[in-house]
Amino acid sequence: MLNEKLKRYLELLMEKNKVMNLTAIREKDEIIDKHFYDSMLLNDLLTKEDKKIIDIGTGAGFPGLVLAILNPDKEFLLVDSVKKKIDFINNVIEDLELKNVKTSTLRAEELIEKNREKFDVGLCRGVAHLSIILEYEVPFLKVNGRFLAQKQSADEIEQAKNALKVLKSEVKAIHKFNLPISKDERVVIEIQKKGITDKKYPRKVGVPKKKPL
Ligand SMILES: C[S@@+](CC[C@H](N)C(=O)[O-])C[C@H]1O[C@@H](n2cnc3c(N)ncnc32)[C@H](O)[C@@H]1O
Repeated sequence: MLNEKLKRYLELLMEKNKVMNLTAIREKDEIIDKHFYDSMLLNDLLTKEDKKIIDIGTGAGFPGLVLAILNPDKEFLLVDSVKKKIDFINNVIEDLELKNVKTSTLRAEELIEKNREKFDVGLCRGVAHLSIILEYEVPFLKVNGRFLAQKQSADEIEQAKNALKVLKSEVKAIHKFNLPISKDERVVIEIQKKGITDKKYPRKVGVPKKKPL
């Protein structure tokens, strides 16, 4: 079930999607299942101690904006290099009068400069292979902070072993879910940062994607 604020966000998303490609999914129940419920799966994995959360490549706000609406006591930074998407998110923030959300149009590799080791939790859905997004996310996390990576399966872990090692991080748990409507399988890979990240990561804009660790 969506609360009133989430329903309003859905309405604004469907309205904007008529004039701008925010999501390829157009049918209302499918948007609820694959965007809203999929984001809400993460809510049980957040703890009282998690105060600062970053979502890199948030697009139209998934999962970060959904979780920000559900957790007004936590601070969220929603990041996407496409300005039009962040403009939409800023409109939702204003419409819903959200006080706990900030946004940025910088790429993760640029934003890191003033935000190193500052966040308790990192989020990233649908952006790239695990080995790439680890390099985007881990430098932002405090030591012992967690990256909750949403994936369709845990298969990418094998190829991300070197990235995990270089970024001093470990897979702590693999959480399996089924979406409530479609029953599609989803996996959240819970990764914990174990030591301070070498300042050379993330590498310059575009390098993590071109040459994954
Ligand atoms: C396929 S969309 C996924 C959006 C959303 N997380 C979702 O699951 O619906 C990926 C987004 O990541 C953004 N992105 C990719 N690499 C990025 C980077 N290095 N820094 C910031 N944003 C990035 C893109 O602009 C794009 O909007």
